[in-house]
Amino acid sequence: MATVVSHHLISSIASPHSPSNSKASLFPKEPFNLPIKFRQNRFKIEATTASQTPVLDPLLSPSKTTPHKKKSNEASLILIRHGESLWNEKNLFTGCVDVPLTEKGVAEAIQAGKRISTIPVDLIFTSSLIRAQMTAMLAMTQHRCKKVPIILHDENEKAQTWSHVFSEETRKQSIPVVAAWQLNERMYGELQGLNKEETAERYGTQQVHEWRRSYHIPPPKGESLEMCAERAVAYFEDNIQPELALGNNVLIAAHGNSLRSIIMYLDKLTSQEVTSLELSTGLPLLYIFKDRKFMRRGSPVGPTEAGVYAYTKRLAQYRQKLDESLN
Ligand SMILES: O=C(O)[C@@H](CO)OP(=O)(O)O
Repeated sequence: MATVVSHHLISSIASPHSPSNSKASLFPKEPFNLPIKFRQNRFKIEATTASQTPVLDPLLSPSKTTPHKKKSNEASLILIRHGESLWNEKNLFTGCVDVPLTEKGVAEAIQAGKRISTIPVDLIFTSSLIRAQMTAMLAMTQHRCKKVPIILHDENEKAQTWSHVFSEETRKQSIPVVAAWQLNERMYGELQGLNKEETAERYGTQQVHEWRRSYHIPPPKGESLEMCAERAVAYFEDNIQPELALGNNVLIAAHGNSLRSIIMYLDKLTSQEVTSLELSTGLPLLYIFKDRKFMRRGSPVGPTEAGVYAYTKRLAQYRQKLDESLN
């Protein structure tokens, strides 16, 4: 019988522990030392949006990217649902409405950051919504690596050019943050902005539960979890998993339902099992990606927790390096 994963289970597992060539020179060089796959993806985006002629940015050319060799056969993946938002507080369906964090949400994000402060992060993915971005940024203020998370702006050529970083040293002290709409919360359709309790009174608890937690049933004019998974999991497979395969440690700050769909994929949950998966705001969850498999490691309790570092030698070594850098 398959395991039913709920937030409680997760917690209990966790708690013990070219443009044309003439334009090419205007084009920014990579703002960071991005991992190969991501560079290639950016290259693809540039090639199709700016012009039909490929951009041959020297830093993106194959000869520059291929020498990147695999750093490790394992990588950490941290998932964080954003902290409490102003509409979580008011118990309103939020979906794709772009609402910021409450004060409590800010505190939750900082607390999440403390819990992951000695787990390596090389690359951050967030949704395009402010609550997820705030969460990632606030969490990273607590990280002992002290690197600066910087949002990459790929939306147009000017945005890339104007956000270029000119110091190699500064780049090394930065962590690229990729904001992707595909990681956004499921679109809640005509429920967005409605009170959850009042909606249950009006349409019945069972109906509202199905809209909220079933896999196949969409809320009126909104996305079902299945529809949300189609874009979120596809994005994960195409853009995030290849980074993990290269040994890059990734943090994803996203949403209750976009993360439920990703967890469903990582933990191979059935459409029935995912109905009982609940994620708390500001809860970090750690996975280790090794030998092309995801191993759930629960939620790191804090930087002083011994257990989490026992999961892998690599995590223990990373923490030791941080400790040594303090001495
Ligand atoms: O309102 C929303 O966007 C989501 C997350 O807060 O609600 P639910 O709890 O139904 O997944």
